[in-house]
Amino acid sequence: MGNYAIETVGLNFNFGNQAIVKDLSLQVPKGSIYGFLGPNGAGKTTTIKILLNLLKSPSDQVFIFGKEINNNRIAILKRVGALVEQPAIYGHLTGKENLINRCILLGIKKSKASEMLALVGLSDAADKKSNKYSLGMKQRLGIALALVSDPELLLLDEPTNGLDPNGIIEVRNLMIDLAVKHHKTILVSSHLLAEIERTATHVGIINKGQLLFQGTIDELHQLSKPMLEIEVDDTEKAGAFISKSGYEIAGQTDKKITIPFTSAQESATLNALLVQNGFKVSSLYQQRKDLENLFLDITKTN
Ligand SMILES: Nc1ncnc2c1ncn2[C@@H]1O[C@H](COP(=O)(O)OP(=O)(O)OP(=O)(O)O)[C@@H](O)[C@H]1O
Repeated sequence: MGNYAIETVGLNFNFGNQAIVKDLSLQVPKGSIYGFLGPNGAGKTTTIKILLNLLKSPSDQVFIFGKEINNNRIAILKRVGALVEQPAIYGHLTGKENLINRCILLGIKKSKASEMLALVGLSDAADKKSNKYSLGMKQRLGIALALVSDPELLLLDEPTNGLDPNGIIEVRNLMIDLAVKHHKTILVSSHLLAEIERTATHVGIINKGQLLFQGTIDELHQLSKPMLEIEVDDTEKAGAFISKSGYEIAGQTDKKITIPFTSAQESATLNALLVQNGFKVSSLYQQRKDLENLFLDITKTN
C-alpha cells in the first residue's frame, strides 16, 4: 500500500438502488499520471467524488496515501487538489485576483498567486478578467487554483473536455510538467483513449462501474496494438498469399484483410509484393483501436 497514492479495495457505490461503482480496485502509484478512462456514464466522476470524500464510501474501501479516507478526511484533503466539472472561477476577477482569493481563503501567502500563474503559463494574462480567458486558459486557471495548497495529488476530471486542439495541448503539457518537474501524482479522467495515451504512465479502464483493465501504458499498448488494413480485390486469394508469405492474418472479410502493423517499411514491402503478384490493392492503412474496439477486445479476453 505504501507505494500507492490512491488505493481502492473492492469499492462499491450506489445511487439509490442503482449500482454505480462495482468492486472497483484502483491502484494509483505515487508519481504516476494515471489515466482513468471510460465512456460517458461509466462512473468516473462518481469515483473521483468518492476519492475526495464528497460522496461517502463504505469504510475500509478507499485509501489515500495509505490512510483510510473517512477517518482521515482533513489530513488527506490537505494533500489533494482537484478540478471536478467546471473550475470555480469568478469571471469578473482577473486570473491573479482569483488566485489571491484562494490564497487568502487557505491562509497562504499571496505571492503564491504569481508563482501559480507562472507554473500554468498564465503570467501574461494575470491581469485580464478571467471571463475573457479562452476555455483552455480557464482550465489552466482551474488547475492553478487546485495547486495553490501545493498538493501532492491532483484529481482532474476530464480537464480537456470541450477544449480546442491548442487548449488540449496546453493542458496535456501542463500535466506532464507537473508530474515530471514537480513530482505530483495525477489522476486524470477521460473518455478518449488517444488523449490518455499521450500523457499517462498508467491506465485504468472502467465501464459500467467496473474495472476492465489496469496497468502501465506499455501494457495497454500491447492490448491496443495497431493493425494494418489492406483493401484488395480478391481477399480470399490474397489472404492465402499473405499467409503463405509469412504474415499473420488477424482478420479477413470479403473487402479487407487485417494483419498486425509492424512498420511503415514492412507495409510498403507487402504492398509491393501484392501488386507484383497481380493483386489490386485499393488501400492500405494503419488502424489504431479506439476505446470501443479496445473494450470489445478486453471483454472478449476477460
Ligand atoms: N447524483 C446522482 N444521482 C443519481 N445518479 C447519478 C448521480 N450522479 C451520477 N449518477 C449516475 O451515475 C452514473 C455514472 O455517472 P458519472 O458521472 O460518474 O459517470 P462518468 O463516467 O463521469 O461520465 P461522464 O463522463 O458522462 O461524466 C450515471 O449513470 C449517472 O446517471
